[in-house]
Amino acid sequence: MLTREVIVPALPIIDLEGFPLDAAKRDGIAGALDRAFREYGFCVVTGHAVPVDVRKQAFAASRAFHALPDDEKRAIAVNEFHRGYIAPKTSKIVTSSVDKVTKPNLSESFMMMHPVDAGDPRFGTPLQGPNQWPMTLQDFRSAVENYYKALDTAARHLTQLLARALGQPDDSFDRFFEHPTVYLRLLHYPPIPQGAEADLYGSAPHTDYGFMTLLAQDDIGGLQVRATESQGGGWIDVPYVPDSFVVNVADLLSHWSGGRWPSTPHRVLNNRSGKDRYSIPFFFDMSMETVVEPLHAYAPGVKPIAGPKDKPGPVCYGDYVMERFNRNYSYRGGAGDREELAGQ
Ligand SMILES: O=C(O)CCC(=O)C(=O)O
Ligand SMILES: [Fe+2]
Repeated sequence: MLTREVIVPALPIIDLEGFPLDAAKRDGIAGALDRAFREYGFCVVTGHAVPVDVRKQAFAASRAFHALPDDEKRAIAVNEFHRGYIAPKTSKIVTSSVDKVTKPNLSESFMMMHPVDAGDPRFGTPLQGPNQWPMTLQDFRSAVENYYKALDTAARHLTQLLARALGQPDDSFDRFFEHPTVYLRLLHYPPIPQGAEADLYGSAPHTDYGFMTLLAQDDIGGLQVRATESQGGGWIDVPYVPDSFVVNVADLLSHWSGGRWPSTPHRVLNNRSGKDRYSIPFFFDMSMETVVEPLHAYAPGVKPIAGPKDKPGPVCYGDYVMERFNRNYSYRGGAGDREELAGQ
């Protein structure tokens, strides 16, 4: 009998080895990241040095939060600084460069961001304000803050490897992350009902906006990454690898790389498990005033993801992200009476 071999592309799994200092080891890891990002814009990382307990406690905090009565969650509804509870049907990715999106995402989340004190000169400017915390949950805030700190450390180490992977000195991005814009989102996806329309997503196809995302997911599955034509098209399932993070390139890192690394569309479809899915993306973005100019020229035929009239050129992160938030989130009023959402 004739069998046809089908090669299913799979995301590379890269061991970060606890971020070694040795130059040859760093070159090896940076090379692996470069290959993965050129091919997929995504990879799975282990050896990131985030303690397993810190991660477990963050997932426990997320489950406890989402199990609260609705009115307790709504009491800390997302504020103008993008912090708090984002209820189901309040977000839809209308700015998606990927697909026509007609339905809100089937998800709810708690959003925490980088802390900004009242005495901080940035206080009150876009995205710079107080976090909101649920009143009744013991240990919730400490679990989330510990997770934030551990991920911030991992993200800074990883950023240095990314600079190296782009042929720059390890510390060349550091100055853009003195006051990073960070979104820590505790996401809950209820199962998509059997027989639901095909365009009802946990998270509709989208790209992330800023620099990079480190995502922890549970073992339910459902995250998919869009394959290129040369990979056979369609969607690649992201595997569940215990204690790993899924890392992806967002729009403005793609722009920084001159399109060498794509900002790859991805989506979440929780329609097979019949169970609730929990994930925690940590979006690690540059400070608001950062202006991103491609480090390398775009290759002929590669379309810039960002820039004036889609021409490669400088893009200010704060302008880029606020334009998207104002259009995607109904609480910001930008989308009229539609219920809106976004990727971060
Ligand atoms: O929950 C996931 O697995 C992915 C979430 C995501 O892509 C996002 O929030 O931008
Ligand atoms: Fe995303």
